[in-house]
Amino acid sequence: MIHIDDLHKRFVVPGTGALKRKGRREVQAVHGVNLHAGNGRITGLLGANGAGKTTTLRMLAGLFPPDAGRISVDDIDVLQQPRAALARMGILGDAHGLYPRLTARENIVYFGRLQGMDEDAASSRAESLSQLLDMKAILDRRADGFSQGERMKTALARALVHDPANIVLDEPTNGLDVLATRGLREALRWLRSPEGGGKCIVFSTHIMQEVELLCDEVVVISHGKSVARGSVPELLDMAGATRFEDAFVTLAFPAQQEAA
Ligand SMILES: Nc1ncnc2c1ncn2[C@@H]1O[C@H](COP(=O)(O)OP(=O)(O)OP(=O)(O)O)[C@@H](O)[C@H]1O
Repeated sequence: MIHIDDLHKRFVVPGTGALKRKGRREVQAVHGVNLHAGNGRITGLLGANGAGKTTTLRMLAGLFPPDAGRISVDDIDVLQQPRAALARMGILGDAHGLYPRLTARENIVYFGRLQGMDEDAASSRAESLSQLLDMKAILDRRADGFSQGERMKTALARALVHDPANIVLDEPTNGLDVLATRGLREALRWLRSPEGGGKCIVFSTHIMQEVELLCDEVVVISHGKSVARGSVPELLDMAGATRFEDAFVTLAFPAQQEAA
Protein backbone atom coordinates (compact mmCIF):
# COMPACT_ATOMS: atom_id res chain seq x y z
CA MET A 1 0.00 0.00 0.00
CA ILE A 2 1.50 3.28 -1.12
CA HIS A 3 0.25 6.72 -0.16
CA ILE A 4 1.54 9.94 -1.67
CA ASP A 5 -0.02 13.15 -0.38
CA ASP A 6 0.35 16.62 -1.84
CA LEU A 7 3.92 16.13 -3.03
CA HIS A 8 6.02 19.10 -4.17
CA LYS A 9 9.50 19.34 -5.69
CA ARG A 10 11.30 22.27 -7.28
CA PHE A 11 14.68 22.06 -9.01
CA VAL A 12 17.04 24.96 -9.38
CA VAL A 13 18.92 24.84 -12.66
CA PRO A 14 22.15 26.84 -12.27
CA GLY A 15 22.91 29.51 -14.82
CA THR A 16 26.25 30.64 -16.18
CA GLY A 17 28.87 33.09 -14.92
CA ALA A 18 31.13 32.87 -11.87
CA LEU A 19 28.17 32.76 -9.47
CA LYS A 20 26.02 30.68 -11.84
CA ARG A 21 23.30 33.30 -11.51
CA LYS A 22 22.89 34.38 -15.10
CA GLY A 23 19.99 32.46 -16.57
CA ARG A 24 19.40 30.58 -13.32
CA ARG A 25 15.99 28.93 -13.49
CA GLU A 26 13.61 27.21 -11.18
CA VAL A 27 11.61 24.23 -12.40
CA GLN A 28 8.53 23.27 -10.42
CA ALA A 29 8.68 19.61 -11.38
CA VAL A 30 6.00 18.37 -8.98
CA HIS A 31 3.42 20.51 -7.26
CA GLY A 32 0.50 18.68 -5.82
CA VAL A 33 0.71 14.96 -6.64
CA ASN A 34 -1.60 12.60 -4.76
CA LEU A 35 -1.64 8.85 -5.29
CA HIS A 36 -3.19 6.10 -3.20
CA ALA A 37 -2.32 2.61 -4.40
CA GLY A 38 -3.89 -0.43 -2.77
CA ASN A 39 -2.73 -4.03 -2.41
CA GLY A 40 -3.71 -6.48 -5.14
CA ARG A 41 -4.12 -3.59 -7.56
CA ILE A 42 -2.19 -2.06 -10.42
CA THR A 43 -2.12 1.72 -10.25
CA GLY A 44 -0.88 3.71 -13.25
CA LEU A 45 0.69 7.14 -13.08
CA LEU A 46 -0.19 8.47 -16.52
CA GLY A 47 1.28 11.70 -17.86
CA ALA A 48 2.85 13.32 -20.90
CA ASN A 49 6.61 13.88 -21.26
CA GLY A 50 7.86 16.12 -18.47
CA ALA A 51 4.66 15.77 -16.40
CA GLY A 52 6.61 14.84 -13.26
CA LYS A 53 6.25 11.04 -13.19
CA THR A 54 9.93 10.15 -12.75
CA THR A 55 10.46 12.90 -10.18
CA THR A 56 7.50 11.55 -8.17
CA LEU A 57 8.75 7.95 -8.32
CA ARG A 58 12.31 8.99 -7.42
CA MET A 59 10.99 10.62 -4.26
CA LEU A 60 8.98 7.48 -3.53
CA ALA A 61 12.25 5.54 -3.87
CA GLY A 62 13.86 7.91 -1.35
CA LEU A 63 16.43 9.20 -3.87
CA PHE A 64 15.84 12.79 -2.79
CA PRO A 65 13.41 14.43 -0.37
CA PRO A 66 10.31 16.37 -1.43
CA ASP A 67 10.05 20.08 -0.59
CA ALA A 68 6.63 19.33 0.87
CA GLY A 69 4.22 16.43 1.10
CA ARG A 70 4.18 12.98 2.58
CA ILE A 71 4.97 9.52 1.24
CA SER A 72 4.32 6.28 3.07
CA VAL A 73 4.71 2.62 2.16
CA ASP A 74 2.67 0.18 4.26
CA ASP A 75 2.25 3.09 6.70
CA ILE A 76 6.03 3.58 6.98
CA ASP A 77 7.11 7.15 6.28
CA VAL A 78 9.73 7.20 3.50
CA LEU A 79 11.40 10.35 4.84
CA GLN A 80 11.53 9.25 8.47
CA GLN A 81 12.33 5.55 7.98
CA PRO A 82 13.83 5.27 4.50
CA ARG A 83 15.49 1.88 5.04
CA ALA A 84 12.37 0.23 6.42
CA ALA A 85 10.25 1.73 3.62
CA LEU A 86 12.74 0.69 0.93
CA ALA A 87 12.82 -2.88 2.24
CA ARG A 88 9.10 -3.08 1.45
CA MET A 89 9.55 -2.00 -2.17
CA GLY A 90 10.92 -3.51 -5.35
CA ILE A 91 11.92 -0.64 -7.59
CA LEU A 92 12.60 -0.72 -11.31
CA GLY A 93 13.99 2.71 -12.10
CA ASP A 94 14.71 4.35 -15.43
CA ALA A 95 18.37 3.22 -15.36
CA HIS A 96 18.79 -0.52 -14.89
CA GLY A 97 22.42 -0.40 -13.73
CA LEU A 98 23.34 -4.10 -13.79
CA TYR A 99 26.84 -5.34 -13.02
CA PRO A 100 28.06 -6.23 -16.53
CA ARG A 101 30.63 -8.82 -15.39
CA LEU A 102 28.07 -10.78 -13.39
CA THR A 103 25.58 -13.19 -14.92
CA ALA A 104 21.87 -12.43 -14.62
CA ARG A 105 21.65 -15.00 -11.82
CA GLU A 106 24.62 -13.48 -9.98
CA ASN A 107 23.12 -9.99 -10.33
CA ILE A 108 19.87 -11.23 -8.76
CA VAL A 109 21.52 -13.24 -5.98
CA TYR A 110 23.94 -10.42 -5.14
CA PHE A 111 21.03 -8.02 -4.72
CA GLY A 112 19.24 -10.58 -2.53
CA ARG A 113 22.34 -10.80 -0.32
CA LEU A 114 22.35 -6.99 -0.03
CA GLN A 115 18.73 -7.26 1.12
CA GLY A 116 19.82 -9.61 3.92
CA MET A 117 18.82 -12.93 2.28
CA ASP A 118 21.02 -15.98 2.67
CA GLU A 119 22.66 -17.51 -0.42
CA ASP A 120 20.26 -20.47 -0.68
CA ALA A 121 17.12 -18.36 -0.36
CA ALA A 122 18.39 -15.82 -2.92
CA SER A 123 19.39 -18.62 -5.35
CA SER A 124 16.05 -20.39 -5.17
CA ARG A 125 14.25 -17.07 -5.60
CA ALA A 126 16.40 -16.37 -8.70
CA GLU A 127 15.22 -19.71 -10.11
CA SER A 128 11.52 -19.01 -9.55
CA LEU A 129 11.77 -15.46 -10.86
CA SER A 130 13.53 -16.71 -13.98
CA GLN A 131 10.47 -18.87 -14.65
CA LEU A 132 8.03 -16.05 -14.02
CA LEU A 133 9.93 -13.71 -16.31
CA ASP A 134 10.91 -16.35 -18.90
CA MET A 135 14.63 -15.73 -18.56
CA LYS A 136 16.02 -19.27 -18.37
CA ALA A 137 18.07 -18.72 -21.54
CA ILE A 138 19.91 -15.72 -20.12
CA LEU A 139 20.18 -16.68 -16.46
CA ASP A 140 23.77 -17.83 -16.71
CA ARG A 141 24.96 -15.30 -19.27
CA ARG A 142 26.98 -12.25 -18.28
CA ALA A 143 24.86 -9.10 -18.35
CA ASP A 144 27.43 -7.42 -20.61
CA GLY A 145 25.82 -7.30 -24.06
CA PHE A 146 22.25 -7.96 -22.91
CA SER A 147 19.49 -6.52 -25.08
CA GLN A 148 17.15 -3.87 -23.66
CA GLY A 149 14.51 -6.52 -22.90
CA GLU A 150 17.03 -8.87 -21.26
CA ARG A 151 18.34 -6.02 -19.11
CA MET A 152 14.80 -5.09 -18.06
CA LYS A 153 13.94 -8.67 -17.06
CA THR A 154 17.14 -9.04 -15.04
CA ALA A 155 16.62 -5.68 -13.34
CA LEU A 156 13.01 -6.58 -12.55
CA ALA A 157 13.99 -9.98 -11.14
CA ARG A 158 16.63 -8.23 -9.04
CA ALA A 159 14.03 -5.75 -7.76
CA LEU A 160 11.68 -8.62 -6.80
CA VAL A 161 14.27 -10.92 -5.22
CA HIS A 162 13.29 -10.07 -1.62
CA ASP A 163 9.58 -10.61 -2.44
CA PRO A 164 8.51 -7.05 -1.66
CA ALA A 165 4.85 -6.29 -1.05
CA ASN A 166 5.07 -3.16 -3.21
CA ILE A 167 6.43 -2.91 -6.75
CA VAL A 168 7.28 0.42 -8.37
CA LEU A 169 8.20 0.64 -12.05
CA ASP A 170 9.18 3.74 -14.02
CA GLU A 171 8.07 3.38 -17.65
CA PRO A 172 8.84 -0.36 -17.64
CA THR A 173 7.90 -1.03 -21.27
CA ASN A 174 10.27 1.60 -22.69
CA GLY A 175 12.21 0.05 -25.54
CA LEU A 176 10.51 -3.37 -25.29
CA ASP A 177 9.10 -5.19 -28.29
CA VAL A 178 5.56 -6.52 -28.41
CA LEU A 179 6.39 -9.97 -27.01
CA ALA A 180 8.50 -8.62 -24.17
CA THR A 181 5.75 -6.11 -23.35
CA ARG A 182 3.13 -8.87 -23.29
CA GLY A 183 5.37 -11.02 -21.09
CA LEU A 184 5.84 -8.15 -18.65
CA ARG A 185 2.09 -7.51 -18.56
CA GLU A 186 1.40 -11.16 -17.76
CA ALA A 187 4.00 -11.13 -14.98
CA LEU A 188 2.49 -7.99 -13.44
CA ARG A 189 -1.03 -9.47 -13.59
CA TRP A 190 0.23 -12.60 -11.83
CA LEU A 191 2.00 -10.54 -9.14
CA ARG A 192 -1.26 -8.66 -8.56
CA SER A 193 -3.27 -11.88 -8.16
CA PRO A 194 -3.74 -13.62 -4.78
CA GLU A 195 -1.47 -16.52 -5.96
CA GLY A 196 1.22 -14.02 -6.93
CA GLY A 197 1.08 -12.35 -3.53
CA GLY A 198 -1.55 -9.62 -4.12
CA LYS A 199 1.17 -7.03 -4.62
CA CYS A 200 0.61 -3.30 -4.71
CA ILE A 201 1.95 -2.29 -8.13
CA VAL A 202 2.56 1.28 -9.26
CA PHE A 203 3.93 2.07 -12.68
CA SER A 204 4.40 5.24 -14.67
CA THR A 205 3.72 5.50 -18.36
CA HIS A 206 2.64 7.79 -21.16
CA ILE A 207 1.18 4.89 -23.16
CA MET A 208 -2.62 4.80 -23.13
CA GLN A 209 -2.81 1.15 -24.17
CA GLU A 210 -0.69 0.03 -21.19
CA VAL A 211 -3.09 1.74 -18.85
CA GLU A 212 -6.20 0.35 -20.53
CA LEU A 213 -4.83 -3.19 -20.51
CA LEU A 214 -3.39 -3.27 -17.02
CA CYS A 215 -4.61 -0.67 -14.55
CA ASP A 216 -7.29 -0.99 -11.92
CA GLU A 217 -6.79 2.66 -11.05
CA VAL A 218 -5.17 5.54 -12.92
CA VAL A 219 -3.79 8.81 -11.65
CA VAL A 220 -3.51 11.39 -14.43
CA ILE A 221 -0.64 13.80 -13.86
CA SER A 222 -0.22 17.03 -15.81
CA HIS A 223 2.32 19.83 -15.33
CA GLY A 224 3.43 18.33 -12.01
CA LYS A 225 -0.06 17.97 -10.56
CA SER A 226 -2.44 15.02 -10.30
CA VAL A 227 -5.58 16.17 -12.05
CA ALA A 228 -7.82 13.09 -12.09
CA ARG A 229 -8.02 9.59 -10.68
CA GLY A 230 -10.24 6.58 -11.22
CA SER A 231 -10.59 3.40 -13.23
CA VAL A 232 -10.45 3.65 -17.04
CA PRO A 233 -14.30 3.56 -17.32
CA GLU A 234 -14.57 6.20 -14.59
CA LEU A 235 -12.11 8.49 -16.38
CA LEU A 236 -13.96 8.00 -19.68
CA ASP A 237 -17.16 8.97 -17.89
CA MET A 238 -15.55 11.98 -16.21
CA ALA A 239 -14.29 13.28 -19.56
CA GLY A 240 -17.44 12.36 -21.50
CA ALA A 241 -15.28 10.46 -23.97
CA THR A 242 -15.48 7.08 -25.67
CA ARG A 243 -11.75 6.79 -26.49
CA PHE A 244 -9.26 6.75 -23.64
CA GLU A 245 -6.79 8.95 -25.52
CA ASP A 246 -9.49 11.65 -25.82
CA ALA A 247 -10.30 11.31 -22.13
CA PHE A 248 -6.63 11.75 -21.25
CA VAL A 249 -6.26 14.91 -23.36
CA THR A 250 -9.47 16.37 -21.91
CA LEU A 251 -8.40 15.68 -18.34
CA ALA A 252 -4.70 16.52 -18.67
CA PHE A 253 -4.91 19.49 -21.04
CA PRO A 254 -8.39 21.05 -20.73
CA ALA A 255 -7.30 24.39 -22.28
CA GLN A 256 -5.93 22.65 -25.36
CA GLN A 257 -9.13 20.67 -25.73
CA GLU A 258 -11.23 23.85 -25.61
CA ALA A 259 -9.02 25.50 -28.24
CA ALA A 260 -9.34 22.51 -30.63
N1 LIG B 1 17.38 17.10 -11.80
C1 LIG B 1 16.61 17.98 -12.44
N2 LIG B 1 17.00 19.25 -12.59
C2 LIG B 1 16.20 20.14 -13.23
N3 LIG B 1 14.99 19.85 -13.75
C3 LIG B 1 14.56 18.60 -13.62
C4 LIG B 1 15.34 17.59 -12.97
N4 LIG B 1 14.64 16.43 -13.01
C5 LIG B 1 13.48 16.69 -13.66
N5 LIG B 1 13.44 17.99 -14.03
C6 LIG B 1 12.33 18.66 -14.73
O1 LIG B 1 11.14 18.38 -14.05
C7 LIG B 1 10.07 18.17 -14.98
C8 LIG B 1 9.47 16.80 -14.75
O2 LIG B 1 10.40 15.81 -15.18
P1 LIG B 1 10.14 14.25 -15.02
O3 LIG B 1 11.37 13.56 -15.50
O4 LIG B 1 9.68 13.97 -13.64
O5 LIG B 1 8.93 14.04 -16.02
P2 LIG B 1 8.33 12.69 -16.63
O6 LIG B 1 6.85 12.79 -16.48
O7 LIG B 1 8.99 11.51 -16.02
O8 LIG B 1 8.70 12.83 -18.16
P3 LIG B 1 9.13 11.73 -19.29
O9 LIG B 1 7.89 10.95 -19.63
O10 LIG B 1 9.57 12.61 -20.42
O11 LIG B 1 10.22 10.89 -18.72
C9 LIG B 1 10.64 18.36 -16.36
O12 LIG B 1 10.41 19.69 -16.76
C10 LIG B 1 12.15 18.13 -16.14
O13 LIG B 1 12.92 18.86 -17.07
